[in-house]
Amino acid sequence: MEHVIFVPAIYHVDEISQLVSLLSFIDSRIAVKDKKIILHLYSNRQVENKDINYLKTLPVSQIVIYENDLFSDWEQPYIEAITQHINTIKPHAVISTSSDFIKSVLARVAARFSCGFAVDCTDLIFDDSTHNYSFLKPAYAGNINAKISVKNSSIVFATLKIKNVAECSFETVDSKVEIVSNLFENLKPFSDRVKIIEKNLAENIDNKLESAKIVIGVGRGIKDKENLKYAFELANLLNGAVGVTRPLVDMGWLDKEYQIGQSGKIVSPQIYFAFGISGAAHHICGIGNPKLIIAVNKNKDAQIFKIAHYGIVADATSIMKSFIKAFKSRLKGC
Ligand SMILES: Cc1cc2nc3c(=O)[nH]c(=O)nc-3n(C[C@H](O)[C@H](O)[C@H](O)COP(=O)(O)OP(=O)(O)OC[C@H]3O[C@@H](n4cnc5c(N)ncnc54)[C@H](O)[C@@H]3O)c2cc1C
Repeated sequence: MEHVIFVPAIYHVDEISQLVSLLSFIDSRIAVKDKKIILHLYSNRQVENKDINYLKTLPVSQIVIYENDLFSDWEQPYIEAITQHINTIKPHAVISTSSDFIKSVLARVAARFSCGFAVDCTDLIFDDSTHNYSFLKPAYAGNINAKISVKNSSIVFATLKIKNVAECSFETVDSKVEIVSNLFENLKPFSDRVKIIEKNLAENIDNKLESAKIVIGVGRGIKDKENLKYAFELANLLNGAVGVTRPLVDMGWLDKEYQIGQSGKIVSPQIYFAFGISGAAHHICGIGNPKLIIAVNKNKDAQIFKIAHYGIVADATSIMKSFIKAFKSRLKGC
């Protein structure tokens, strides 16, 4: 009997490179002979050809792209579509990325099937003799890994928070991609229940934090929201991305999309700058395993210096400005 894993994804939420990492991770972890991985990508706009070509090479049995403007900024159409698709596909497991949006969709779908839901897991253990799933999830500031065993569930629902790996090792295939645009007649009634009166969209975030090779990490030590502009300038110069600690998100300085750590994103840069970051375990567990960590902190005893390769005891904002000046002159003409 085929073992079916259904991966629902949302085009405007999931970075394609993140999906590639997720799919190759699932492929490597679930080593059962008759495995079938089905990817459904839900999109409210036309999916770009370069993304389709990339997805085609993945080790999946089937890729279906649903392009429909019903897939907008609220969850219900996704809940209905994914529920329908689960009823048709009858998967053993439904696994997705750990974006906040898909978590809020899948939580409701899992409830409809009276199943539990393991979120933000960092590893998956599959028993190929019993076909039982277990997941690992960091707890107590990443000091322990809790093992979540799924028992007596008709479908396993989980989200994985894994590192975005630049190069995944999988055998490339030439999967067929089916694009469906008119299948949602029966979803239309759900769009009638909600009338969108006004849209206040958050600024379009084009930060590519998860795939950035250089991350400019910023913490409470930068003192003022105004100083964030230097982090963005530095990130721009180095073709990197900005990531922040949770207090900055809690203070409303930046959207949660920028948060790194246990309750934020997991990144995997080669170089990580830590400006005014104390080095709390909740944050550090999200920075991956960079080859180089450069930390700037006023306190010479700050925790961050224990893991930094280079440490500067100074004011974070002044050093950011100096770096900008230095990189500008070094990169001139490059
Ligand atoms: C369940 C749970 C989940 C959490 N999840 C996350 C998460 O996902 N991500 C996350 O980041 N945190 C998370 N936290 C919070 C985390 O524990 C820390 O409180 C947080 O990371 C600290 O952020 P910070 O380093 O910016 O601030 P602080 O701890 O306040 O550190 C500020 C640092 O700046 C230095 N400093 C001060 N002035 C200057 C200056 N002028 N120049 C240079 N340095 C200066 C200080 O010496 C200090 O080291 C979580 C906490 C809990 C309980």
